[in-house]
Amino acid sequence: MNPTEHPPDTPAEQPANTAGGAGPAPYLEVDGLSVSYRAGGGEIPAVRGVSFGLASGSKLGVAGESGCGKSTVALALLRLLPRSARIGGRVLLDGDDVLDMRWGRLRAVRWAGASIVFQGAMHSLNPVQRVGDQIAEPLLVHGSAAPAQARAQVSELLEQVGLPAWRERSYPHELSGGQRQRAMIAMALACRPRLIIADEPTTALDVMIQAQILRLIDELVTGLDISMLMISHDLSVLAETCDRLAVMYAGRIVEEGPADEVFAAARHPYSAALSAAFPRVGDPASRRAPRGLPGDPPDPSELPSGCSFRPRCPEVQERCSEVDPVLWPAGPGRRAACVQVLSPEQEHSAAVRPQPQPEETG
Ligand SMILES: Nc1ncnc2c1ncn2[C@@H]1O[C@H](COP(=O)(O)OP(=O)(O)OP(=O)(O)O)[C@@H](O)[C@H]1O
Repeated sequence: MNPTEHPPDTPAEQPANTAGGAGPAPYLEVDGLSVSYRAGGGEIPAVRGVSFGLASGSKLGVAGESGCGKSTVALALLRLLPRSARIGGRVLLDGDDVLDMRWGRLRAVRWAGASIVFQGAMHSLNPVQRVGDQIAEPLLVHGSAAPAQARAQVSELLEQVGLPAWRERSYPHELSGGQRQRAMIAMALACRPRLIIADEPTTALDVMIQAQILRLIDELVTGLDISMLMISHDLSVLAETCDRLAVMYAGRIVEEGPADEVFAAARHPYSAALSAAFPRVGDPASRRAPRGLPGDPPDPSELPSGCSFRPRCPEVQERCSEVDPVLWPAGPGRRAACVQVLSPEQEHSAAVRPQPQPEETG
């Protein structure tokens, strides 16, 4: 992978520091991240110039519908993308560019610098290996523990995630979905990473178990002072768990800011629609029934001219087909990529670029 390669149709994005203002350098800093997949003789621009920062110990939620590029961002952070992916931009982990790292350094960073909890633990765990051996693996690979020590640490990790120590001898199929996800969390914690990336960690679970797993993740990352990037299509879950939110649409961040504010008073019509689609359960202030958003996200290889959300936007204006807004200040610590947050002067400034591929899709 060549870190200097940008997909040809990827414009530079305004830096969006989601770390939350001045202070120490963020532990994770993503700058102009672009990923395209080679498929069917063409290129699918899955992520288009995404930038954000994550301060040590803080929690950022990344929301958006299926296909908006969330998982691609997560995989790019640890260079876990398939070979068909072309990646550009920078992913700084504690100041070191992951996209530029040599193999040895990259192996050291995975699990120990940052680890990922994927959706659907059944697919992430090896079905023919005992759970304890799988949790011990990162400890042994990183040489941070001798086999006897690793055993003791596995018992401790299992206890931390609420599983009895004897479960180390179980195979994944002997555990329930929630227990498997707990085992995945134990594995992700094994090398005491400074960052956990949780990609839809509760998607495959029923609602009661979802709540337990989310509480567990929240307690662990808070207690151990680990930074977290949590990905979900459910804005209300992220608003409850995270300090800040970034909302993605068609491969870009379209809004970011403090979690409560974005959820309660979105500045981008897409974030508002997501928030309406996922009201907070049990919140008396949120008595509204869920409201779906008509239509589907665009095919990434056939984006409409101007703003990508325009064809579904309930607040669309004429100029939305002409301008393609980047993230722009939308209140203290907030940004949104919508012409509505711009003054007419700003609209003609560098804040707004013409869409590089202006073909109409119908
Ligand atoms: N290996 C691949 N080859 C080609 N296209 C891909 C590949 N992986 C993802 N894509 C495409 O890239 C875009 C972004 O996909 P991605 O999985 O990152 O989205 P997502 O928001 O995580 O969706 P979901 O919530 O369904 O996982 C989609 O259009 C998807 O079809």
